[in-house]
Order: sequence, then structure tokens, then C-alpha cells
Amino acid sequence: MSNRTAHNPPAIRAMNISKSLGGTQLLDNISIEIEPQTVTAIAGPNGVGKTILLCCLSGALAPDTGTITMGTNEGTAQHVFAPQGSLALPGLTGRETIDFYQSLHPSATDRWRDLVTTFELTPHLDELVRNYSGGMQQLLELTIAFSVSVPIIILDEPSANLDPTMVQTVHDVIRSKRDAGTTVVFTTHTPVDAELADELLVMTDTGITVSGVPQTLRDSLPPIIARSPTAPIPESVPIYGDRWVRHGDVLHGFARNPDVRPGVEEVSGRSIVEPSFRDLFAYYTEVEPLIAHRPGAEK
Ligand SMILES: Nc1ncnc2c1ncn2[C@@H]1O[C@H](COP(=O)(O)OP(=O)(O)OP(=O)(O)O)[C@@H](O)[C@H]1O
Repeated sequence: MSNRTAHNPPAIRAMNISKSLGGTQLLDNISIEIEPQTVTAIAGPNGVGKTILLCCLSGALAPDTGTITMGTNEGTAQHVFAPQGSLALPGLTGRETIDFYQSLHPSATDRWRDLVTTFELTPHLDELVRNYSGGMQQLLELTIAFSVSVPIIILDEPSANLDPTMVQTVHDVIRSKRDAGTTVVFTTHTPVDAELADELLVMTDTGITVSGVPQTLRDSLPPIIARSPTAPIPESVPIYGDRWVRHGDVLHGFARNPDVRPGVEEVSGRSIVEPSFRDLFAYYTEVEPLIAHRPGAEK
């Protein structure tokens, strides 16, 4: 989704970002542009460098090479960054923690009062944060981040630790932020977060491997074959990477024959299923890298 005009530059432009820590290269020549007033999800498996990338985008870490430009109003507060698990202060109460960050940020507002109600934290505000559950700490951190009035909000795994109902509540808050003109960038490995994103960037250990509108990416997946783990492997329908991905109680494979259609191949305990965002994540993080690393082997 593009909200950009010639007079309206990207909210964030990162060009050729590389970063090493402790002698290990964690980011290698990554370039991304984030459109203003959109929600962008950076999805990928554990350990591929999503948090390091957010740290670079937000200025918490300086990249070794490359440039990052954020917004247009240099000199004013452009963004807030909520690294996962690092804003909550265990020795303070929830209220004291909020007060602390309110006193630190020049663009803090009192929107936290509504947010603690939305996130059901009000009865716990005077309890010590060390006694909060993981989900409550997460919601406290989101309260702090969403209370700051800035054009760009950068969040590290905002859905982690939350139950499905609260994930939807957080999605609603992020959508209302976007609709009010805020740009939101967040990392995830939770497929349901794709519902929220205007743009999805998939990150693997080779960098950003695919980007696009999540629904479009999902609808352009190869046909998906589901089989029970005990059913014979259907050799008549070769699948990409010879890789079956666990999907609840069944295994999903991505058919190399694009003409496979529901109803045609439904035999011996396997069937063709509609793709989900779980399939989208599985394909681009677990299957496509296998194909990409074997040039000419299958594609
Ligand atoms: N200070 C550091 N020094 C050396 N290596 C580090 C440092 N911080 C992180 N790493 C390594 O960088 C890699 C990427 O870490 P990062 O936290 O960005 O991954 P991630 O994609 O956000 O993973 P997750 O989804 O599990 O949070 C990991 O292998 C991690 O061990």
C-alpha cells in the first residue's frame, strides 16, 4: 500500500545496512523503505536479526555501514521504540513505571489512562511489575509506547505473550494509530499478525527475502497439500523442498505442480487446502529458503 507522493518521502528509508556484533555478521546489506501511515510487519524465525534491524532503524544501534533516514522533521522527536521486555521496571509499580517514562519523553501524553483500561491493567497499576505476568508486562510496555505522540512507532514483537483476544485488542489500537496518521513497524513470528499488516517483510538469515501485501502473498502461494503424519507421502504430487511443515495435527506441503486443484487429488488421506497466513509464514521462512539455496533445483 503506497501513501507516498513526490512530496511525501518514506517514513523510514534504510539503505544497505550491515551490522556485526561480537565478530558475527548479523545484518548484511539490508535495504527497506517504510511507507508513511502504514503498518509494516517484519516476520521471520528466531535469531535472524529482526531485533537488531529494529535497533538500527531506531538508532539504538549504529549500523557499521549504510544510512537510515527517518521522517522529514529533523530535530523533533520522530519515533518511539519499544524493545521487547526492556521498558518494564520490575522494582516499580505499573503506575510508577508509566510515570517514569512520562517524565523522560518530551512527547509523552496522558493517553496511557485510556490504554490501561483497554489493556485491563487498571486493577494492577499499584502492584509491582515484577509480579506481573509476561503478558501484563508486554501490555505495560505497549501502553508506554502508544502514549507517546510521535509519527513513527517501532515495536519488537508486540503480540508475544498475549492471548488471542488481547492480540486482537492490540491490533485494534495499532490500526487506530495508523488511521490517525502514525507509521507502525513491528517484528513478529505470529502468523495472525499478518492480518494487521499493510506490508509484510519476510526476513530469513539471508536478509529480507520477500515483501508485499500479506493477502496477495498468501493468495499466490503454490497449492497446499495436507496429509496426516501417518498417511503415505504422495509421490505423485512432488512438493517444494521435500519439506512437510507441521500445521496443527496435519502436515502441509507446497505442490510443485501449480495445476493441482482441490478435489482432483483428494486420495489416500491427503487433500488440497486453502492457504492461511500460517502457510504463508511456513513457506517463506521454512520452504522457500531451501529452494533459494539450491539454484535451478526446483523453481
Ligand atoms: N550483543 C550481541 N552480540 C553478539 N550477537 C548478538 C548480540 N545480540 C544479538 N546477537 C545475535 O544476533 C542474532 C539475531 O538476534 P535478534 O535478537 O535480532 O534475532 P530475532 O530475529 O529478533 O530473533 P527472535 O525472534 O528470537 O527475537 C542472534 O543469533 C543473536 O544471538
